[in-house]
Amino acid sequence: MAVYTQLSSADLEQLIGHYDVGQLVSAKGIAEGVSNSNWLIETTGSGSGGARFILTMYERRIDLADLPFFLDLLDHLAAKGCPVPRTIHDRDGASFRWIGPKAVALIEFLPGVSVDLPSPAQAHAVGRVLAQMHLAAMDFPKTRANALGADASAKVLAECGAQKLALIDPALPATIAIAARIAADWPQGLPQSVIHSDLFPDNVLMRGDEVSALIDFYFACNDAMAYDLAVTHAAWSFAAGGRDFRGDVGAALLAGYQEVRLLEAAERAAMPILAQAAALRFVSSRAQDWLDTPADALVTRKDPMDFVRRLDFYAAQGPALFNA
Ligand SMILES: Nc1ncnc2c1ncn2[C@@H]1O[C@H](COP(=O)(O)OP(=O)(O)OP(=O)(O)O)[C@@H](O)[C@H]1O
Ligand SMILES: N[C@@H](CCO)C(=O)O
Repeated sequence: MAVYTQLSSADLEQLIGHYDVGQLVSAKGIAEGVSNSNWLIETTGSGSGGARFILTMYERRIDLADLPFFLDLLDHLAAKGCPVPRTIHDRDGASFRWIGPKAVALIEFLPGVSVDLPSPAQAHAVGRVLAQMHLAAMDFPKTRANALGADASAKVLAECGAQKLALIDPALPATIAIAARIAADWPQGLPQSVIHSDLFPDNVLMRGDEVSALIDFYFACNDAMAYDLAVTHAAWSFAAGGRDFRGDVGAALLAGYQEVRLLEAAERAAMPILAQAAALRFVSSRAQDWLDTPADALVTRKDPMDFVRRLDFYAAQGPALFNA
């Protein structure tokens, strides 16, 4: 389910007419994704090169005031050689347009598929590209605060409350105090850049062992680079709902990252707490979504317990886990 708004062929033809991409040939709704409506657009091609594009209509979650940050970031990173899709600008130079009250952007299509169970070689490649992205984003002029940092996770869990959390799983209420402690102990002064913040395997397109695209930058913000590495570690290094830690995948991710950007001593020392904070970020957003989404809704709810298991795993580890 990822086409929330129906667009007629006349709507689409009119929209595509504003871009230097040739004539509209076809538009197919894309099933993956839950936040936005996405279409694969084919055109006859022209000045902008390529004839396949992703059309995204921003439906919810995103504050539209942040769109220039997200879309300019793609252009900034692509210009520096990072594998991210460029934004196609219309003939007036705008990176997004409006169809009625909804904002839409036309984005370069990049080939590749997301992997379900990444291999160490694939995790290594993702680590390298993540570090490349952090370095390339350092001089990106726009800024955006992290709305889902450790403080926010603690607040969300506290607001859900022990009683409601226990309805999801009896182990969840304990995360309220853990999140508060981690927010209070948050390491200050770690080196920052723009971070992706949500680099799960479904947000990476791969061709074999090579990364062809990082996508879905709609949580990108300024924060500690090591925190982004911790998020990616939590997202990539586990199988079976967080039950199985895949040490070879985690180690390959850290090694790939550090081939491009070596972690500073303070970052390495902070990794255990950053990894717990990363796990809590997804415990809190998943718990909140779980409570807000009726059990019979069309959208499948993501289980917060997948990340409570990761949280417990990281809490039981010392810094040695992150010495790639
Ligand atoms: N630039 C691109 N090139 C090729 N395919 C893409 C591109 N951007 C998105 N896709 C495809 O569209 C699908 C949906 O995109 P995406 O994950 O960004 O959806 P979303 O609803 O915005 O995000 P989410 O559900 O993760 O919050 C992806 O799984 C991918 O298959
Ligand atoms: N990647 C997130 C969803 C977006 O925040 C999750 O798996 O919970």
